[in-house]
Amino acid sequence: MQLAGVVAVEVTGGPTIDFVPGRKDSKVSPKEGRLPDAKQGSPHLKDVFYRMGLSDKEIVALSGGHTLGRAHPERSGFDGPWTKEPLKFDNSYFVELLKGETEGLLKLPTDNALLDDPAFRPFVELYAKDEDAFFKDYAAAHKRLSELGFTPASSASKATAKDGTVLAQSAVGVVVAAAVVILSYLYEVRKRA
Ligand code: HEM
Repeated sequence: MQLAGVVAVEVTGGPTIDFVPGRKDSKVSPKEGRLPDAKQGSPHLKDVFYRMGLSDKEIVALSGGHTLGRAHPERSGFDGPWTKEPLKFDNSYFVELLKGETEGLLKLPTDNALLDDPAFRPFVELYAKDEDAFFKDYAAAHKRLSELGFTPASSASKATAKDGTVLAQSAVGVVVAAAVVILSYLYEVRKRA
C-alpha cells in the first residue's frame, strides 16, 4: 500500500519519493477517530499532526495531497474535487486555495484553516508560486509520515540494495501489487471525476 502511494504520486506527475520497503503488516486496525476531522480548524490539525511529530510546514505540504482525487457525499458528506485536474499531481491545490471559492471545487474547513493560521499561510503562498518547493517538501513529508513506527534496518537495507538479485526479485512482486492498487484507484477516481 505504501509503495502504491509513492507510485501514484509519481505517475500522476508528482515528485519521486524515496521508498524503503520492509514494514511489517499489522494484524489489528487502529481505533476509529484517529484521522483528522475535516469540519475542524487549525488547532485540531496541529493536535493530530504534532502528535506524530510533524511540523507546520509538513502539515501544509501534506495537505497538498488534495491535488489528487475528490470527496464523495456517500463517504465524508463532502462533494467534489479540489482542483480542475484531479488526476494530476501539481501545486494547483494551493493556487485554488488562494483564489477563494470557485464553483465546482471543494474547500474543506481544514483547507481554509491553512489560510487563516499565520503559521500555515506562508507555506500556502510559497507552494502556490513555487511548485519545486512544494514537490521537495511534499516528498520529504510523505516519506516521514509513511515511515512513522518503522525503523529501516539501515545496515540490512544497504546490504539488500547492493544485492541486485534480491532487490530485483522483491521489486517485481511489489510493482505488480502496486500496479493493481493504482489502476483500481485511478479507475475509481476517473469514474467519479
Ligand atoms: C489535513 C488533514 C486532512 C483532512 C481533514 C482530510 C480530509 C479528507 C476528506 C474529507 C476527503 C474526502 C473523502 C471522501 O469523501 O471520499 C479526503 C480525500 C482525500 N484525501 Fe484527505 N484529508 C487530510 C489530509 C490528507 C493527506 C495528508 C493526504 C495525502 C498526502 C490526503 C489525500 C487525500 C486524497 C488523495 C483524497 C481523495 C480520495 C479519493 O479520490 O477517493 N489527505 N480527505
